[in-house]
Amino acid sequence: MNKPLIMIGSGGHASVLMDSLKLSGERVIAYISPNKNTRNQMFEKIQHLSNDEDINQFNPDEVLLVNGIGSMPKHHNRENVATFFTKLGFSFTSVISPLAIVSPSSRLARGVQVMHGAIIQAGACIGEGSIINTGAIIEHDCVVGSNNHIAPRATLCGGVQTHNNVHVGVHACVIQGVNIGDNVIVGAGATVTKNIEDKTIVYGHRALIIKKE
Ligand SMILES: CC(=O)SCCNC(=O)CCNC(=O)[C@H](O)C(C)(C)COP(=O)(O)OP(=O)(O)OC[C@H]1O[C@@H](n2cnc3c(N)ncnc32)[C@H](O)[C@@H]1OP(=O)(O)O
Repeated sequence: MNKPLIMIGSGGHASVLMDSLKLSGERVIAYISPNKNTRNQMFEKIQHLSNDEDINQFNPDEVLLVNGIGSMPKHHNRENVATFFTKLGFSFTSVISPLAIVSPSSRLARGVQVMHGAIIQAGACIGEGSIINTGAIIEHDCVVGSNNHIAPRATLCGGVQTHNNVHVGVHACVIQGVNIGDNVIVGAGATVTKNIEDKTIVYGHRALIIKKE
């Protein structure tokens, strides 16, 4: 039997993960969050712990954690949470929605989260702690680094490589073979056609008239 799970966080991202875990038949026994979640009934049925240190009442060998902190550009709470609990000896599990399509020849590292409707195609690799959010498409042979957030409906075409801590915004599109450096932010709706160097923010969507009959 799978180990019981403890959710870290209780906001929107945690709620979406709870839906996936329920569909997969996983057992969440507690959540850690400064505030009680009173909006989502799934949180009402499990133990609420207010402080991060409350995790110490559990044995790291007997439970797994779920990182329910969402990822937004320029914010590092999600990575900080992962570092804090990992230092205490706890491990984060992956959450793969049963409503996602994940190729058997893709490789997903520890702690990856794949939300409803996402598609990960053949030969793609997803790095530790990355989120492939609702309806995102990771085409064949992409290599996604660690702690990436590929936001809802974003598309990485075939063979795209992203390095670490990359945010690809909602509905952005990266054409095939492009290489995206560390700590890059691709804004919502952007179309990326060229490689992007580390620590760069890009956005904008250009469709030029090339020919007119
Ligand atoms: C489940 C979920 O909800 S997951 C959440 C998914 N959300 C996302 O992916 C959001 C991604 N974030 C963005 O696109 C943001 O706008 C960022 C990170 C690119 C903002 O970058 P910044 O450089 O800080 O831009 P800033 O907010 O200062 O805006 C500067 C200007 O650019 C415009 N701008 C910002 N983002 C974009 C964009 N994606 N496309 C076009 N224009 C934009 C702003 O409107 C503003 O215009 P103005 O000067 O005419 O007022």
